[in-house]
Formats: sequence, C-alpha cells, structure tokens
Amino acid sequence: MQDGPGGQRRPSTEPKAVLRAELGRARRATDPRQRAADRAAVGRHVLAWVAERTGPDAVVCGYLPLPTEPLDPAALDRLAGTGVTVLVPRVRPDAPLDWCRYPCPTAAGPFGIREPLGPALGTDAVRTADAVLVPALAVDRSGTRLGRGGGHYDRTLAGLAGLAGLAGTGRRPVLLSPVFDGELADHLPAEPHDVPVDLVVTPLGGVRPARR
Ligand SMILES: Nc1nc2c(c(=O)[nH]1)N(C=O)[C@@H](CNc1ccc(C(=O)N[C@@H](CCC(=O)O)C(=O)O)cc1)CN2
Ligand SMILES: Nc1ncnc2c1ncn2[C@@H]1O[C@H](COP(=O)(O)OP(=O)(O)OP(=O)(O)O)[C@@H](O)[C@H]1O
Repeated sequence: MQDGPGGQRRPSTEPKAVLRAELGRARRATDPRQRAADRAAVGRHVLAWVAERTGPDAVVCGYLPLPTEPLDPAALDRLAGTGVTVLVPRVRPDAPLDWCRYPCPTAAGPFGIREPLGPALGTDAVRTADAVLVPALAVDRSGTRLGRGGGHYDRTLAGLAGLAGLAGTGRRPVLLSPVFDGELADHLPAEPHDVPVDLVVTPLGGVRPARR
C-alpha cells in the first residue's frame, strides 16, 4: 500500500503489487475443502521427496504456513517426527531470516504468521540446510518466485548463492516452492536480486523442476 493524496492508504499499482493482490484474492476465494486437500497433498509430496532425496539426517528449512498457503503444517510435524531437523524462520526487520528448531512454542506474529519462540539459531543456520521451502504466491518458467514483498527470503537466499562452488562440498540447499497448480505462471517480473528456485511442489504435479 502507498500513501495517497491527503495521506489515505491506496493499493499500489506496481506490477508485483497488483499480482500479489490478485493471487491473494484467488487463494482466499478457494473452497476450504479443496484448499485442505491441496495443502495435504503438497505436504505428502514434500515428505516423500525428503525421504527419497535426502534421508533422516537431513536439515530442512520450512515455514509456519498461513491458512491460505499451500502447505499443511502437519507435514512439518511429520517431517520432524521422521528425525529430520526442521527449522522455521523468524522475521528480523531489514535482515536475513533467523531460524528456530521446530517443533517449538509459537506466538501470534506480524502479518498473521506464527512466530517461533524457540532459541534463535542465527541467520547462518540456513547454510546447514539440505533443502529450503521458500514460500511463494507464484513461480514462473525460469524459477522466478513472487513472494510477499518483504524481501526476507531474497536477503536470505542471496547469502546462499555464493555457496555454490565454494571450496569443500560446494553444495547449497535445494530451493523448493510449494504453490497451488494454478500458480505456475509463464512469466513474472524479475529483478536482479531475485534468486530462482530449483523445484516447485503442487498438489497435482508433485515435485518438479521449476524451469519448464
Ligand atoms: N508462512 C510464511 N512465513 C513467512 C513468510 C511467508 O510468506 N509465509 N515470509 C515471506 O517472506 C516471511 C514473512 N513475511 C510476510 C510478509 C507479508 C505477509 C502478508 O502480507 N500477510 C497477509 C495475510 C496473507 C494471507 O492471509 O494469505 C496480511 O498480513 O494481510 C505475510 C508474511 C517469513 N515467514
Ligand atoms: N539481497 C537483498 N538485500 C537487500 N535488500 C533486498 C535484497 N533482495 C531484495 N531486497 C529488497 O526487498 C524488497 C522486496 O523485494 P521483492 O519484491 O523481490 O520481494 P519478494 O521476493 O516478493 O519477497 P520475499 O523475499 O519476502 O518473499 C525490495 O525493496 C528489495 O530491494
């Protein structure tokens, strides 16, 4: 939102902001039973992928999903129950995300998301991850993601980009974005700071390469 003449709030007409508003409306308009089935399907796909591709010693960065987001929170519990180390983000203003080990107590946080209250592991904890679930409102054919616009994940993923090819293992976490099937876009506005995701997870399509 921007301040309009006279100081009243009016919606931004910036292309990304318009897209976010449209995608948000579509999510809220989805039939709750369909949404629940979709969220459960995405959770199952994530669990199966982790079991197949990384195994029980894995570290997975997830997030505490909003009720309209395409990920069943129970999937995080099941993942943690398999022995996988699950981390969830804590927002810090104008900084990369901090991380807490899940499950942990949570409290109502900004933007309607639950805020984890466990000990803060620091922003570098994401570097230990084998996979990072990156929330998105849509993902396009080049893997460009449309997020909520806070830049929280952009700042977090920017630190990881430099990990590829580093001395040692040279590995960086695999980036997966859960989205609803209708949120695979042909083209989204991309900026230089946008880090593309590797994989998308949808209820019907399962886990697939983001580049199509
Ligand atoms: N579940 C979740 N956790 C996350 C993110 C996210 O997108 N999803 N974030 C990604 O960066 C960060 C928090 N940033 C956010 C920024 C804005 C809004 C937001 O606009 N919320 C709407 C409600 C949307 C809805 O109900 O669907 C609002 O407050 O009106 C949410 C999270 C870190 N944690
Ligand atoms: N690496 C970075 N360092 C500092 N600021 C950044 C970085 N990446 C993005 N930003 C800032 O974050 C703001 C939001 O960027 P953008 O619109 O791409 O968000 P988003 O990807 O939708 O959000 P999110 O990353 O939270 O999911 C922009 O003002 C941008 O300048």
